[in-house]
This record gives sequence, structure tokens and C-alpha cells, in this order.
Amino acid sequence: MNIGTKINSVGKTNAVCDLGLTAQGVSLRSVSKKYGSFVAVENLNLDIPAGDYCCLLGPSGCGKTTTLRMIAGHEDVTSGDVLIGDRHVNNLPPAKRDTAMMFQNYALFPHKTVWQNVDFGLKMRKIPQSDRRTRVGEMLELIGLSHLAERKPVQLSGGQQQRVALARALVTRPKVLLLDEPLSALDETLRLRMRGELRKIQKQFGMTFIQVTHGVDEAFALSDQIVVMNHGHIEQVATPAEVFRTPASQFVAKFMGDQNIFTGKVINCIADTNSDLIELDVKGIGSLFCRGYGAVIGNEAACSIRADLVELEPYSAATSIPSTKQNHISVRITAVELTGYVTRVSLMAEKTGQELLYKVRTDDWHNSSLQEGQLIILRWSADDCIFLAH
Ligand SMILES: Nc1ncnc2c1ncn2[C@@H]1O[C@H](COP(=O)(O)OP(=O)(O)OP(=O)(O)O)[C@@H](O)[C@H]1O
Repeated sequence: MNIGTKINSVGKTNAVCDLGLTAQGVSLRSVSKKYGSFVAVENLNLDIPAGDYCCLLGPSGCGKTTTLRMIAGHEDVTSGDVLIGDRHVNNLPPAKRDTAMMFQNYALFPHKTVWQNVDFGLKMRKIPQSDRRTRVGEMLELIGLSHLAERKPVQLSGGQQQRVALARALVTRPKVLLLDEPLSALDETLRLRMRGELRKIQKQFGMTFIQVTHGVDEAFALSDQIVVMNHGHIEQVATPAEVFRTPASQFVAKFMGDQNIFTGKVINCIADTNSDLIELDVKGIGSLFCRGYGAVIGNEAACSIRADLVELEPYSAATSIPSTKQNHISVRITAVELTGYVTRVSLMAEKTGQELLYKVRTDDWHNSSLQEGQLIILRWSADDCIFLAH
């Protein structure tokens, strides 16, 4: 299968394969959605480039599905504009938007064969039969299901059903594929395998995929770009690596998990070449140093350190004094949980009772002499500690 590339009018590279698929980007301009007086989504501004795999990530009720449905046209926007490529699509019905939707339960027709399921959308669009035969045949071959064309969905595995659902969506040559929690109905093993398959197919077609998920791991594994949402707002739009390394807010840091977050008042900010060195006064702990931008002296803020970037060392009063390079606090080990390669060590700050976490390679933990109940020093570099203005 040949997959070439071309540059579209706005300079974005679209992958094009000989099945006639072209990808387009999606833009939201000040998009809001109200249900009566309830604001489900407020003033979203977002650009998803053509050919990107984008995940809308956030807790239940934050507005992910509403956003996806507004792009699909299954939900009207209350205000703002939805663009697919450079077309305003607010007033177009779903069938005219060049999008296709893949649902959680796949919504395959149980009484139709695999072939008939994939053919259905083409038949509805009144595509001539000879073209339909070619397109369905090519699509089934591409996703490796030609030999199962005469089977009914019930005779397929969960993974095969997912591929039929993908084939059925892609055969209509959408410019954007919208996926609403497509993996959530699968068991853990199949979910991991199908996650890899989804990414492979997306890359193979060079299509724009926009997927709703509340799974952090899933968003990290699949996305070129993650959109983290909270209460109808966007908290951060970034690559998985950026979200992991530099969460933009306390909400994102908490939602990613495995972060130790301290709140306090900004008492000093020293401009530096890479990022400012910021000093926070944390109640019960004292000064903690972190790096970032946008600190305003006197404001309440926070800092966050990943659980895999802290270190433990035997308690000594002399090492518990913080410096601009290193933060130190005394903590007690409250629980040790082996999870395979990594061991999770629960800690409690001696002075404040705050629960904290240390993640370490299991082999390293076993080689250390530290034990549950022990009072120790938790230490981390100011350079690894992220300033969170809100
Ligand atoms: N038709 C509706 N009428 C009234 N409120 C609605 C409607 N649809 C959604 N909502 C509300 O809008 C908010 C956002 O819903 P949405 O389904 O977009 O959230 P979500 O992030 O996709 O959540 P989940 O992960 O649980 O599916 C929720 O508070 C929900 O209750």
C-alpha cells in the first residue's frame, strides 16, 4: 500500500494513501456549550493539526464527549466556531462534515456480515456497486480481515470487531476520525493490544484521530497531542512528554498522578537563564525551591515534584536544611507496595502529615536498608521541581 504525502493550503502535511484518504485539521474558536443555564464547555480554543492523534483527557463530566460531539455535529455549539480544514461546519449536518465516529461498543450490525458492515456506509451514500466492491475489498485487506468477510460480528473476537468498526468508519474516507472511548469495553490485555493497533492504523493512514479518554496511560501511549480538560475548560494542550515533565497546573499534576504537590506563598523569585528560581513558603515546612515562570511575590501557588525524582536518605538533622539547589524534608515511611518493576513507597511529612510518594526500581529498594516506620530525609533538586502558578 503506497502512502505518500502532500502539503495542504495552510502548509500542514497530509498523509495520503491510495485508498483516497486525506486528513484535515480541526480548529475550535471560542466554542461554548450550554445546556439550559449549565455551562458544559466554555470558550474552547484549540488547533488539532492534520494527521495528528489527539486525545481529549479529563475526569468524568469535564466536557470531553460534548466537545467530540460538537465536532461531529451531533451537538450544536451554543457559541463559537468549529472548523474542519478551513471550512466552517457549524451549520452542516454530521454526514456533510467529512468526519466518522467510532463508538465504545462499535455499534456493528449483528445480522450483517463483516463485508456488509463495512459496505453499509458506502451503500447509504449511493456509491456505485463496482466502486463499493473495490473499496470494501481493499479496506478489509488492509486491516487483515479479508478471510473473515463472511462472518457475523458475534463470530469475531473483540479485537477483530474493533478492526471492523475502524474499517467501516475509514471506508467512507472521512477527513477526521472521532473515537469515543473506543477501548473502554475491552479487558486489560486486549485493551493494550488494541491500543497499539489503533496507533498503528492511524500512522499507516496518516489520518487525524480525535479520541475521548479518561485514561492517562492511554492518552500518553496514543497521542501526538493531549488536551487536558477540567470543568469545561482546557487546562493544558501539549505532547505527552511535556504534560508528563511540565504539568501546567495543580489540576494537571494531580490528574497525571504520582506527583508530590506542595502549596505555599511565593516569597522570592530570581530570574535565571533557563527559568526563574522561585522560593515558596510552605506552611509547616518552610522554604521550598522550584523552577518556572509567572511567579508573583505574595501570591498563593504550588510546586510539584515527580515521585520518581525524589530520593530518600537516612535521617540526619544536619541535612534537613533546604538550599536553593536542594529541597529536604523529614518524612516517615508509612507503607511499601511492590508493583513489579517499580516499588511505591508511601511517606508522611513529619511536620504537616501530608501524604507523599516515592517511586523506585524494585531492585534498588531491596538493596536499600530502609524500612516501614523509619524516619528519613526526602530530598529533591530544585531544578526538577515545577512551579505551578495555579
Ligand atoms: N444533554 C445534556 N443535558 C444536560 N447536561 C448535559 C447533557 N449532556 C452532557 N451534560 C453535562 O455536561 C457535562 C459534560 O458532559 P460530557 O458528557 O461532555 O462529559 P465527559 O467529560 O465526556 O464525561 P464522561 O467521561 O463521564 O463521559 C456533564 O456535567 C454532563 O452532565
